[in-house]
Amino acid sequence: MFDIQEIRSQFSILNQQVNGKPLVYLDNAATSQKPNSVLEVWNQYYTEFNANVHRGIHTLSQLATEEMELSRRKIQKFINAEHDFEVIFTKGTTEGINLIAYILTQKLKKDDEIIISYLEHHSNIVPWQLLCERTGAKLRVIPIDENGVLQLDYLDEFLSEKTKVVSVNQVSNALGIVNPIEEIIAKTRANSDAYIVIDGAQSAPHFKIDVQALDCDFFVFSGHKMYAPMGTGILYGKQAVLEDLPPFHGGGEMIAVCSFDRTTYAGLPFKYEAGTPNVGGNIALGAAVDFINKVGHENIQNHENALLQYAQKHLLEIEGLKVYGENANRTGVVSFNLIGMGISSDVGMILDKMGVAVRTGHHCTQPIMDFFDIAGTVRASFAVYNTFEEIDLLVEGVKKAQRMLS
Ligand SMILES: Cc1ncc(COP(=O)(O)O)c(CNc2co[nH]c2=O)c1O
Repeated sequence: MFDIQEIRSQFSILNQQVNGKPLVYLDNAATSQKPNSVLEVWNQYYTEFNANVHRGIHTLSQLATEEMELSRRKIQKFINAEHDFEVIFTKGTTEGINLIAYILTQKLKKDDEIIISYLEHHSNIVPWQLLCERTGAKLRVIPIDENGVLQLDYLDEFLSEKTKVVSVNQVSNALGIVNPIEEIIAKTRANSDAYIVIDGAQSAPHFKIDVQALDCDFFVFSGHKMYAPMGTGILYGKQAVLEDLPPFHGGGEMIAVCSFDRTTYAGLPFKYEAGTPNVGGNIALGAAVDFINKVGHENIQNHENALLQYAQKHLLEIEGLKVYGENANRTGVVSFNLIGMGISSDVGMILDKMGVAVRTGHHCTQPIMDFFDIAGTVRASFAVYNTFEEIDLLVEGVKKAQRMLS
């Protein structure tokens, strides 16, 4: 049973007014709000068993270690990883992708190729550009069509023995487009020995993830977009792949034996978890997984897809409004502009005065904006706690913005 009011009651932050109006929070692709259960776990850690982990002999340290490793096992099951040690705690998707690009340096050489797509977030573009600078490898970009859909014929053309990395997102943060990653992975496996990286920042909050079924080498996502605190994220890596690659950061936790003559490294996951981790955040990420599992992926997807369809239907009734990727398979996001009426931030500021929080601008996807020859879009993005009444307020606000900007 999906009870939207019961769900909303778990998010105290939603019960406030902004500029004298009820808050309508529609910027979930940037970060989601956190349920009381997640905040309570966070608070409990810091008030009852705050301690550093893994090497302490005292009770609080052992309790903190047990709770963080329990969270790791919850996340293992959440993404259906074969082993909990394939789950690496990071501070988010950006760190995860940079970690992968860094540890692959020694695997690439001049004229090798890295394939990404036009739909990528800057966090899945720049780390690969830096890797190309370090190694002399070349970047190849899968283009999109006028509806924002990847043109996979180019992937067929690009794939070769030179292809060493294929890194794409499962869902575009700017447009909400769901990419056919199963097809991309199958083509890549059949035509290259490339490492396959999936950016799941915008899919993990919405979809059931199964990394074994996907057969990707890496899967990265951010906790703060799926009801967990800021500064949390996960990098999944296949055991055989991670054990073959060098560490990322050096320091405490990640060594087996350290001497001035030679240092050996800890096994997984600790080889990739140098330094003191975000213990409270990592434990709270496990509580966020519990929240998602309790609501249920099917309920989440059904509700968010209904919101998306409702929003698109009523936004498109506004004359002069364009939705980007209108006819594509999308989730969680509607990205639009009032054509010929100011810039996206003008609309965003008017909506804010009405209590409606959306994201405007390029969304760290400037290549997509360049493709559509626009500076940015107005992006409304949904979470499980949003309502149809909130969509009505969004549409009313866009109509008001249109009147004001005419
Ligand atoms: C697809 C995608 N990849 C990577 C990132 C980076 O994640 P981070 O390391 O947690 O910042 C984001 C963040 N996307 C957005 C952040 O703010 N608005 C957004 O659309 C994203 O949407």
